[in-house]
Amino acid sequence: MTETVRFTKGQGTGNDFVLFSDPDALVDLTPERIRALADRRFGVGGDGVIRAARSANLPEGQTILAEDPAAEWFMDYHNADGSVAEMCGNGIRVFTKFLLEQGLTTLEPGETLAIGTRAGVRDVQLNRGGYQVDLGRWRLEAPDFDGTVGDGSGPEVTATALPVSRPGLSLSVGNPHVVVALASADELAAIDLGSAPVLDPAPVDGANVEFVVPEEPLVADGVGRIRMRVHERGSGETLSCGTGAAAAALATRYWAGQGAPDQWRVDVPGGTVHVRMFATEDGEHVSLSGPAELVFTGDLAI
Ligand SMILES: N[C@@H](CCC[C@H](N)C(=O)O)C(=O)O
Repeated sequence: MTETVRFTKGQGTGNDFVLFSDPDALVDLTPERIRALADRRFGVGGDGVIRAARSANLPEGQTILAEDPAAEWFMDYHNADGSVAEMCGNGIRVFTKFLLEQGLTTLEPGETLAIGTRAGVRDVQLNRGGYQVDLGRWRLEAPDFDGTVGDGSGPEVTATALPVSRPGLSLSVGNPHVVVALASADELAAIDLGSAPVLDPAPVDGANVEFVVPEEPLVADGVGRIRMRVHERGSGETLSCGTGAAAAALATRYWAGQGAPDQWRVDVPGGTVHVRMFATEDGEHVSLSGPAELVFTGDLAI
C-alpha cells in the first residue's frame, strides 16, 4: 500500500539526508522505499534516510532505553542503498536540528541531548552555531589492540582505488572505517572513487574508506589539519562523512605518534568539521562538531 511521507531534506557539510518523523514506527520502511526516497532522480535524493522514531517503539530501542532512559528518540539511519548503519556523525547533527525544528525535543546551551543509535546512546550538545556529538569510545579493529595510541600493532588492510593501492588502518567509531594515507593533494584529487575501493582482506560487513593527506603544516596552533575524501559503505562517494572524519583524525594521530594533537580540523569536499579526543572514566572518547542545515520539506508517496 502506498503511503505519503512528509519529509525534510537536510545536510551537514554536504552529506545529505531525507528525514521524516514516525514516532510510533508505523511506516514499513523497506529497503525499496529507502532507495526510492534516496533516489536523486526519481525521489528526494540523499546519501541516507533517517527516520525519527521513539526508542520505545523500535526493537533496537529497548537496549537504548536500558542504557539511558533519557534517550527518547532513536535515529533510525539507513544508507541510500537500503542497508542499515550503526551510526552517522553528520546525520546525528542534522537529526538533532530536525527534532528541534519539529518541536519534538528541546536543547539549551550547556544541556545534553541523548539520542539512540544502533551504536548505542550518543550525547549531542549545541556548539558554536552547530552541534557537537560524543561518538564514544573508538578502537582499532585488531582483537589484540589495547587502545593505546602509538602501540604500533594496528591492523592493516590493503585498499585499492585506482591508480593507488596502499595499506590502510582499520578502526571503529561505532561503524567501520579504513583510513588510507596518500602523499599529496594531487594524489587525493586523482583517485577514482566512482566505485568502492577494493579492500584486502575484505571486512565481513564492509567499511567506509577514507583517503587523507596532511595540510601544510600538519599542526597549526596546536590543532592537527588534514584533508579527506571518502567512499561510504552503502552510499558511494559523499561530500563528507562525520564518523569518517573522526576515524581519519584518529588514524593520522596514530601514525604521527607521541606528541600529536588531540584536536583536529578535517577538510572535506563539502566543508570542514572538527574532531577532538578526550579522556573519560571508561577510556578515550572522540567527538565531532560541525554544522547542520534543513533545506526544504515536501510530501512524497512511497
Ligand atoms: N555519513 C555518515 C556515515 C553513514 C553510515 C556509513 N555509510 C556506514 O555504512 O557506516 C557519517 O557522517 O558518519
